[in-house]
Amino acid sequence: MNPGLVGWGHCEAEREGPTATRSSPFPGAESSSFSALGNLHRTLGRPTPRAYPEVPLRKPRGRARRFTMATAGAPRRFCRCACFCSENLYVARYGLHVRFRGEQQLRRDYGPILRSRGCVGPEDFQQLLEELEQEVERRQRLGQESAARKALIASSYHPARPEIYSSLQDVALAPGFLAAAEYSTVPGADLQGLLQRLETVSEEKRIYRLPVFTARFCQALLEELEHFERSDMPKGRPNTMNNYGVLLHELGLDEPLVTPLRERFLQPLMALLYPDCGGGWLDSHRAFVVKYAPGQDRELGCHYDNAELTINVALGKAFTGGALYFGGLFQVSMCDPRGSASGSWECPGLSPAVLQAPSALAKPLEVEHVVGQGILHRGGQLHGARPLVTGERWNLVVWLRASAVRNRLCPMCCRKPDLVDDEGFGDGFTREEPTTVDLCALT
Ligand SMILES: O=C(O)CCC(=O)C(=O)O
Ligand SMILES: [Fe+2]
Repeated sequence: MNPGLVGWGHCEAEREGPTATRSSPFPGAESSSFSALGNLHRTLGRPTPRAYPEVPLRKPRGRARRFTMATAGAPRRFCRCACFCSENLYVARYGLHVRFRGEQQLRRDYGPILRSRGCVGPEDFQQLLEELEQEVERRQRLGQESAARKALIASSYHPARPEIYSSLQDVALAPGFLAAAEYSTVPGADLQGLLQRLETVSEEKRIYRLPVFTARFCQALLEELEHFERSDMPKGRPNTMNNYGVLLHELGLDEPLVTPLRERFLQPLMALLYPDCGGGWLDSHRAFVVKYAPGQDRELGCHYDNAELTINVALGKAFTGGALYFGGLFQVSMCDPRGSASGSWECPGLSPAVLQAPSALAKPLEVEHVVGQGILHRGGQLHGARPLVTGERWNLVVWLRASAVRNRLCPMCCRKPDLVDDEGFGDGFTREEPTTVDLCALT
């Protein structure tokens, strides 16, 4: 099953950071309490009504760099789309992504293709039914299980690098990143000015690169992640194709690291780069580290992310291969009206017509990783990762979400989301009134 196409029923438990008073050895860093950020994303209470702008979405102006816009005020409740438990279920044996609503529907929609792939006898079909029912139950349990893991980690895990859990300090960030983010908050900042401060990887695809973390911070984060890997703590995996990564919210790294990164730095940048994709209205994220190593996961199939925007930062270690490749932009018109019956293709939402003429993937753009640097792209940009050749590759991936955009259309089922309350950031949907926005990827 493809990671980026499935609205995983992940969640994050509400909790105070276990490391609230840890002090930081990074020069200039202070020990800090989580209270300012850690309390902002509690899952209690009703959604905060928010006034959205008219078309097009624009970067909020005139704010100091440390603005916290979407998360200031009362906690908000986030949702996922119900499609997570019924769409894009991957049946590896038959190389098929299916929609599953029950036996009759399965026979009706997939009978012929299943038979052609070897699901012939009644016992084959029965086994498939049972597997699908189990997968649905697994997805339904994911939220609770993730919350339980997070709570256990918070109470019992002893970090190797506790400073990572202290509030993000500028000293962890590359000077070029600080400069680009700083520029983006200056009144009068514009796209042209920002483009002078980062690398345009592809103007047409709107893919950019910039340094994000210092080498020292990358190394500290890697050490911590490896320590966690070696620990006997329970581990939720980023998705069903990345079997060796780490979910940062389960580790307790959302509050001190990812949320400040999104709110203080990424949002101003994204607001200038992708105003039409909700870049100025990011209000949640899903952050994880993917790991590729010999004998473990080595590559990632083509997919689009369940996100409006994505940043992918190479953390190390030393490796060759593993380049990202980028095709065209996923469009709703590519969605398979039958609900993902798209064969062995790794992009389950795409219709067979697109698969046969995948101009979207003709001549993909190859992008090499540079440790410490991040690639910015639209979530809907089809992409994957080439096989690792040597070494180990760890990348931090943050799926950035804007509820103002996704509340209109779930990128996974290409329909108006059927909202289900979830924990933590859910899949970034909210029950707030939809607003009028220009959508870059989903119209
Ligand atoms: O392997 C990578 O760095 C890409 C990961 C990715 O695209 C994803 O997890 O959504
Ligand atoms: Fe991705």
